[in-house]
Amino acid sequence: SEFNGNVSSCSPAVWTSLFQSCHKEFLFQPTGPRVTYIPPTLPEDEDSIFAHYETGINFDKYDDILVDVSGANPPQAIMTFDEAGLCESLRKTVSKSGYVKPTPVQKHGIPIISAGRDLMACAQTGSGKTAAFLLPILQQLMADGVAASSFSELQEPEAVIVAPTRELINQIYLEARKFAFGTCVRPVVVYGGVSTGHQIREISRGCNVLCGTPGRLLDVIGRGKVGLSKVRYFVLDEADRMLDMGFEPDMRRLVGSPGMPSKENRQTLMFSATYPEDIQRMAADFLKTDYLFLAVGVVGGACSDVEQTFVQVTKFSKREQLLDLLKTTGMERTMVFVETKRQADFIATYLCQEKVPTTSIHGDREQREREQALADFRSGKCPVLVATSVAARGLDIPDVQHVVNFDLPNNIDEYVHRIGRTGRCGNTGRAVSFFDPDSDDQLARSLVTILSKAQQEVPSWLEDSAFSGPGSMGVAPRKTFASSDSRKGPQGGSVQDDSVQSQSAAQTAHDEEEWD
Ligand SMILES: Nc1ncnc2c1ncn2[C@@H]1O[C@H](COP(=O)(O)OP(=O)(O)OP(=O)(O)O)[C@@H](O)[C@H]1O
Repeated sequence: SEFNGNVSSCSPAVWTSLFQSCHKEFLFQPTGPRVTYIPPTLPEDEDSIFAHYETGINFDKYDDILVDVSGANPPQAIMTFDEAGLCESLRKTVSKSGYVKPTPVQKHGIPIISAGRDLMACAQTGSGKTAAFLLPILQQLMADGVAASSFSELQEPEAVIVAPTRELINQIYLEARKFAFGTCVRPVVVYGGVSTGHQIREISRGCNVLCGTPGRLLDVIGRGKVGLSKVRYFVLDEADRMLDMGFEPDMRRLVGSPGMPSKENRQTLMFSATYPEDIQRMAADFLKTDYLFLAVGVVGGACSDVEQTFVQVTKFSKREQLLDLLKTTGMERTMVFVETKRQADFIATYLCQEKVPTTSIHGDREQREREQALADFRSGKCPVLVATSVAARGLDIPDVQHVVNFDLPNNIDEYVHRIGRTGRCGNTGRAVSFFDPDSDDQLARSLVTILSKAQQEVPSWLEDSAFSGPGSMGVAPRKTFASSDSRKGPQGGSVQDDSVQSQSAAQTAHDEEEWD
């Protein structure tokens, strides 16, 4: 209404609104400086694409883990990849990836997904959940002969996969790209901190499997570059995180986006190592009523291949203790988790000054820096990575020997995910946690439970802190762990007690970390 027809004389505000009304896409630009970062081009050679680390000595022990599938008429588990009915190209890529035998979540998950069922699956960190959903999805898309077309202005993926952090979704994308290598199925990834124009160009070259963090996914959908009407698979990795108070609104927006098939007309698949019961109940909103619940081992349990130790500390002694620890462990690849972004910078600088080659990853670093930090850690150039919770979930980095909780997290699920960055795929690992009674007392009971369920020694001082401190009087005995499907009622055996579960959901939403 302020526009007088003379472009040269109008104010910047009027000019902006004029521009926006002419260029709809401008409306979806995030505020702040324009992001221009374009990640380095990915190597195309097979050696890089199929590079993998070896399974560890405990890989065969996965077979001893108890598995519980609840829900009506679950299909029979497979015992070998041969029984998975994979087409020739997938068989080849699975074999080139070094996979000989499926892990339990794959033995049960692959036939469930192939049978067209919705699934909520829980299995310990590092036990192959990614391939458990990627393989049956890619198999079906290949069997149906889908092929990416770069001629269409609007790309309509058959699968949408979401994960909470940029680095994790990129890793899932790389796994999808690896398994789909040499086929016509084209995965694409979108996440924050990278030039949107670049990602839209990638989408427009053809997109069957769209992997994304929620914010950027909603952005590209809002720009009209992606149509959802062909979506057959909707996957939530780290599903409990995707459905907690931080991300739930985005997930509801995503399933409510124009064209997205209703839950009856798509397959919804959820995977995590932790599943608070309140989140499970809410997750049912996204799933068909006859979904299957797959629990491999203790729901929310820590990986038993990680040796967990605790050191009682005071707030001001932590830095020296960390240095001592790193000096005794030498240059083993170590992830050090801290609570705040500022603390991450501070500790990384301190370690560098003490001649420990260290890098850091957190939400205030630019995406270019985050990716460089991860690359330097992966390559061993910087054997120590100081990280906030942004690196707690899902990251699969070879040879991480050691996780240090410099600051313990404020909920037990976060602890389980953090220590799961080591001890992956049958390999052993170690986690050392600094326990400051002044700030960590509220976690003591859950830690005792986690330790005993993973058959680990519980320090007597931790037990004392768990059962004699204020607030623990009159505590009910621990639940049993027979089952964990929330549909079975309150006797369900998640590893947490109710107080910790509700705290977990509420608290993650207030994380200091910025999510995508
Ligand atoms: N059947 C298999 N044989 C050999 N290696 C495997 C097999 N399945 C998965 N892997 C490898 O094991 C590692 C861990 O797998 P993945 O990252 O999928 O674990 P996850 O269960 O998703 O862990 P998290 O809970 O931490 O996200 C990866 O390097 C993956 O390639």
